[in-house]
Amino acid sequence: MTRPDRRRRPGPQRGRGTRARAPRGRSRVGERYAAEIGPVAHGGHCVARVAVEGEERARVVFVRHGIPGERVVLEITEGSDGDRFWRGDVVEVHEASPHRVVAPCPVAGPGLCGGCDFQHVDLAHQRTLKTAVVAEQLRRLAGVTWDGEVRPVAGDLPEQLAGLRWRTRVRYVALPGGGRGMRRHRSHDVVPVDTCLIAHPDAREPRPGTTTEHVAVADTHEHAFAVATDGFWQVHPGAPGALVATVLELLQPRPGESALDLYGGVGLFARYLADALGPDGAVLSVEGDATASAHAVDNLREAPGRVAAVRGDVATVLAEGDPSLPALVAPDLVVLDPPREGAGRAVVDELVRRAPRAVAYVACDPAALGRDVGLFLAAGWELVEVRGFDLFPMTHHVECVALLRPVSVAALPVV
Ligand SMILES: C[S@@+](CC[C@H](N)C(=O)[O-])C[C@H]1O[C@@H](n2cnc3c(N)ncnc32)[C@H](O)[C@@H]1O
Repeated sequence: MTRPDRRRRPGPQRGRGTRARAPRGRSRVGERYAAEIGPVAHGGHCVARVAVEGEERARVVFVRHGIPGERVVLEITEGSDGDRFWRGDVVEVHEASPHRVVAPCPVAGPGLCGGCDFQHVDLAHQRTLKTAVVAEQLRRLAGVTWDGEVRPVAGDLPEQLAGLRWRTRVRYVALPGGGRGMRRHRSHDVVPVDTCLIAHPDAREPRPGTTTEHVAVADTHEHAFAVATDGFWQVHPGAPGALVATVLELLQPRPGESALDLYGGVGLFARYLADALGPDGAVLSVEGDATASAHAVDNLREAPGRVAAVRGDVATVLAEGDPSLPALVAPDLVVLDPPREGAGRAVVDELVRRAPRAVAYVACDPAALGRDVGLFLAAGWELVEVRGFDLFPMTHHVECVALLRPVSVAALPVV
């Protein structure tokens, strides 16, 4: 991987936008502009620039339902004169991309269900777009060139080959007169949806704070994990197995080593690391959620070696550094699987100070990954590899696993 100059661009690349707010100046909502769709950006939209009467410079519009290279008419959905950028939807396609398809879902499209972003794009090209987003975030935020690609992940049903029926958990909104639906994009409004086409036929609706279910990881070991029905578990049926296999392949755990599983959930990675490190190994899972952490204790009970699960904020647990936990004080290996906001400086600093042999960073937000990779690189670490997985077809979401190593360690011969 190479590191060109860093540059910053304006825009909602973090994909955590707010809902519509009070306009600053004259509202442009509802205005229509002819435009060519520019590059894809993080968050399920592309960049377009439109000429606005009376303005010298073209306006940047983050536009949904288009594909780079298309000539379209877009309609502004959010934006006023004082805004840095506007948002819009493609409402007419004059020159279509060869990758445009008829959306399989009847409620996908401008003004309709906000659950999917790319139903109008063929699946292979969805992955091309996601690849571009990951590459852009790594370049912009970490200054590295990534030449990998986002790859499909096998599931458990043939429909998943078409990007459908993969979501094992789904949250519908009950409609006042009966029936159910999904939220419109960036809105509290609900669009009636009886059956979501990306939902697995056996998908469950999370019921807060109550029941435990048991989920198996479809790989050669077939461990089962207890998890709360409203707790975190990867939603694509192929995801846990693919991520565990990737993490183990990248970290190359050796018998007797120690490992930290940070943001460990119910102990998924810790369980397989324990198997790989064997009876002389040590694994510590750190998880903030009380229910998930209690499940991790149960799920790790049969694991070989010195295995423990603690509940706590990752940054705090690392800073306190309980000396009775060898995997916490001097880990050989680390799995870092934070929520969307990423790990952040305090956690990265603590890991840099410990200098483990390798860190596998599992990331559901490429922008947070890019920022945190930048922190590791600034501390003298090396980004060895990044792999991208299409665990969320039809949506803009993408999962990555990155391998990071301290350069001084990486430079030593492996014994
Ligand atoms: C992306 S999930 C990963 C879970 C697990 N590694 C897995 O694959 O099943 C992130 C987890 O981090 C936990 N979490 C979020 N913020 C945390 C924090 N500051 N400290 C500890 N855990 C946290 C969440 O409860 C969630 O279980």
